[in-house]
Amino acid sequence: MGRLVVVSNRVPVPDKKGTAPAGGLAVALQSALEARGGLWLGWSGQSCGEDAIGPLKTLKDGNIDYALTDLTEKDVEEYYHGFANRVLWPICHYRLDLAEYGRREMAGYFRVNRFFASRLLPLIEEDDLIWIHDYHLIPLAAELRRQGVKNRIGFFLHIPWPAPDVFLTMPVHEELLTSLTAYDVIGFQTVHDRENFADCLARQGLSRRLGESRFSVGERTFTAKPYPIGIETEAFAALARRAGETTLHRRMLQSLDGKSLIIGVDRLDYSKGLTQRIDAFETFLTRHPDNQRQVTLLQITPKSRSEVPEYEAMQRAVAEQAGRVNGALGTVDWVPIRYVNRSLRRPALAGLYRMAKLALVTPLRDGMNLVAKEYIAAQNEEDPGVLLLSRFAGAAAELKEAVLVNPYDVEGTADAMARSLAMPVEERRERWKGLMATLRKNDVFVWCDGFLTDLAGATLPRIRAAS
Ligand SMILES: O=P(O)(O)OC[C@H]1O[C@H](O[C@H]2O[C@H](CO)[C@@H](O)[C@H](O)[C@H]2O)[C@H](O)[C@@H](O)[C@@H]1O
Ligand SMILES: O=c1ccn([C@@H]2O[C@H](COP(=O)(O)OP(=O)(O)O)[C@@H](O)[C@H]2O)c(=O)[nH]1
Repeated sequence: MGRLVVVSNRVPVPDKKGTAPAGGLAVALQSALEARGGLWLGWSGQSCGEDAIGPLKTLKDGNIDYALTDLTEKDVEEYYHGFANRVLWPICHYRLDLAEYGRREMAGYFRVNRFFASRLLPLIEEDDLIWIHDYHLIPLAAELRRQGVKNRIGFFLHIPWPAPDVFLTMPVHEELLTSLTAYDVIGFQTVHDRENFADCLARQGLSRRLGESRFSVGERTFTAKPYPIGIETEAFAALARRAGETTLHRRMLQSLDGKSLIIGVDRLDYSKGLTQRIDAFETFLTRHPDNQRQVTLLQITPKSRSEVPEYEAMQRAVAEQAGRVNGALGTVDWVPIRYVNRSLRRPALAGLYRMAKLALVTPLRDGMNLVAKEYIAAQNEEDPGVLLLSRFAGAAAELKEAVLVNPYDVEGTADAMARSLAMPVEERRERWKGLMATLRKNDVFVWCDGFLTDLAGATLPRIRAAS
């Protein structure tokens, strides 16, 4: 196999090590790329004036060569905050009500994709396998093809692909669908996402389906297939086992003072169902009052995309809601919800997951949700906690032994919390064993190998991180 070239908007910039990664894409890709090695091109996270874009910043960290580009303030506004996060994100998460179409933002999105192509072009070598990630960069392969690139190019969508009636509301849907057919392999998180995509192609008469995963447009054929993303299961489990020795762990245990810990970890995003979750937690405490003063919900919620108005409004709404519940139900020596807006590093998270009797992963829609997988990997097999998981997270397609809930059903979710906390240890062990077997079978390396094998059109040597 030739060199692997990965392109994504978000890159965990190595000279900012020590800061927690900014979401699941960065976490998963870093694990996969560290093991295999390659070049990673993406946005530096910096913006500048129109004339100030300099050359790519290149740096090497372990096995990975990074090439980072700044974007102009206008680019960030139109492409990232605008079209990617105010059109594609809400549409793909079934929030038509939040989509804000604007021609300026759409033009900015296609312009920045052309710009990414121009930055990538001089770096491409003949045998490179090019792997492009996520909704920010859908038209990138079509741009590269226009400029003569013949390499194999793959695309992985980390977020859901919605049903045709939702996707086709987007003014540029035809252009986006057509540009996807320039890829050799298109990866989705679940079968459901792939089928929604296939239904969109069929509805528009854009391609012929040749088989379960094969499609053709004119002379070209491409693969569209589910590749559910995973975590570094064994490494994360080891991280959690070691966490018991840290000061944070001791301080946390002390502050719990015998109460059971319930945990939620989510970027502050409307797709994560935070307001419904807090409602459900309040309902749980009022419908099952014997749990009052016996449990504490630790909700870790780093701020995300704060420049986008819908996210800014949410920051206030969730903080007020948590404050209201604490005011209504808290006592002088018990705070029901500890609401934290800072981002924690993964060793700290691993320890908190292991301490928690229950994890609330209740998004209204989510591509996968790696937190659900990390929580399971972090458990003590003798006394594992329970994962309460939304049926609308991609992870629910794999994690069948979780307690599955409908996050829109506040009372149902509240009752599931009570059932989960009262679950006998035998049942918890049984469920955990099944979940952990899935995570071991389908870790991040299997995800990466599976996709790249299809992209290369040949079996690749299996890659594992050194343990
Ligand atoms: O880069 P940001 O705008 O700060 O957002 C963070 C990432 O959020 C999304 O993550 C998704 O990828 C995860 C891994 O596949 C998946 O588990 C999760 O369900 C998705 O929401 C987004 O797709 C990434 O591009 C962002 O970097
Ligand atoms: O304070 C935090 C919160 C989250 N994460 C990590 O961010 C990722 C979130 O990924 P997920 O797929 O759950 O959701 P996303 O944010 O990508 O939508 C997980 O690996 C978390 O461990 C982290 O490192 N620190």
